[in-house]
Amino acid sequence: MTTYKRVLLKLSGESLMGEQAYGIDQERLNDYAMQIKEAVALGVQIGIVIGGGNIFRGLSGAAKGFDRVKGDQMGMLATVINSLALNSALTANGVKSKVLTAIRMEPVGEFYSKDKAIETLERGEVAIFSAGTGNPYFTTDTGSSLRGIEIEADAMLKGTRVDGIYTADPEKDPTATKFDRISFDEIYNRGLKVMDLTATTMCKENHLPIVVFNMDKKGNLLKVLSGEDIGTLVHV
Ligand SMILES: Nc1ncnc2c1ncn2[C@@H]1O[C@H](COP(=O)(O)OP(=O)(O)OP(=O)(O)O)[C@@H](O)[C@H]1O
Ligand SMILES: O=c1ccn([C@@H]2O[C@H](COP(=O)(O)O)[C@@H](O)[C@H]2O)c(=O)[nH]1
Repeated sequence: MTTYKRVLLKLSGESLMGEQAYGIDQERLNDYAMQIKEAVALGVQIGIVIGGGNIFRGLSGAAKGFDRVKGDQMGMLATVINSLALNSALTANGVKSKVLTAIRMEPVGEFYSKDKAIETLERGEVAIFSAGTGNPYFTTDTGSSLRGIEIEADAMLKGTRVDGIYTADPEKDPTATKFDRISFDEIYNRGLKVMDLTATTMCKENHLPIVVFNMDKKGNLLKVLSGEDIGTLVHV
C-alpha cells in the first residue's frame, strides 16, 4: 500500500559514481533500476530527474576558466547521459521508460512537454526528465521541483547519499543530528544546504512536500513509498 499516486524522484548524479572517482558505477545504476522497478510494481507513477555531478558541473567548470553558460550546458548534457544510462538499465530490468529532454535533441529523447509527461506516466511508464530546466544558472534540484510541480506530483522524493536533513552537512560535521520533520521556514532560518534555495522556494510556494532519504541503501525507495518513517519530511 502507498499513499502516493504520483511522485517526482530526484536521483543524485554524484551517487551514481558509487566508489569510483568519475562516471557511472554499473552496480549502483542497476540497484537504482531495481528499486524503481519495485516502486512501479506498487502502482505509483514515477517521474525522475537525475543530476550530473558525476560527470560535469557548470560551477566547477567556471572555476577552471570555462564560460559559465557553456559549462552549464555541458552539465545539462551530463544529465542526459545519466538519463540514457538509467533508461537502458530500466529496460534491462523489464521496466518501460521514456527520456524527455528540456533541450531539443531528437532522436536522443523526445522534447519535453507536460502533456507528453502525463501521457507517459498514465501509460504506467517511468518518465525521465533530462537536461534540467534547459536553462543555465539552475540545478537539477530546481529542475526536479519544476517538473514535480508541473506533473502535479504528491511529493518530491530526493534520493541522496545521506539519511535525511541534518543540523549541518553530515559529511563534514560528525556531530550533526537528523530531523525527522522540518518546515520550509526552518530550512531558511537555519541556512541548511541540502537543496538549493530556488528549488526549496518553488516547492514551498507550490505546496510540494519533499522527502529527503538515502537512496544508496537498498529497499529505501519502497520504504518511503510505503510510508515508513525514514528520511526527513519537509512540510509547509
Ligand atoms: N544540512 C544538511 N543535511 C543533509 N545533507 C546536507 C546538508 N548540508 C549539505 N548537505 C549535503 O547535500 C548532499 C546532498 O545533495 P545532492 O543529493 O543534491 O547531491 P549532489 O552532489 O548535489 O548531487 P548531484 O550530482 O545530483 O548534483 C549530501 O551529500 C550532503 O553532503
Ligand atoms: O536546469 C539546469 C540543471 C542543471 N544545469 C547544469 O548541470 C549541472 C549538473 O546538475 P546538478 O544539479 O549539479 O547535478 C549543474 O551543475 C549545472 O551546471 C543547468 O545549467 N541548468
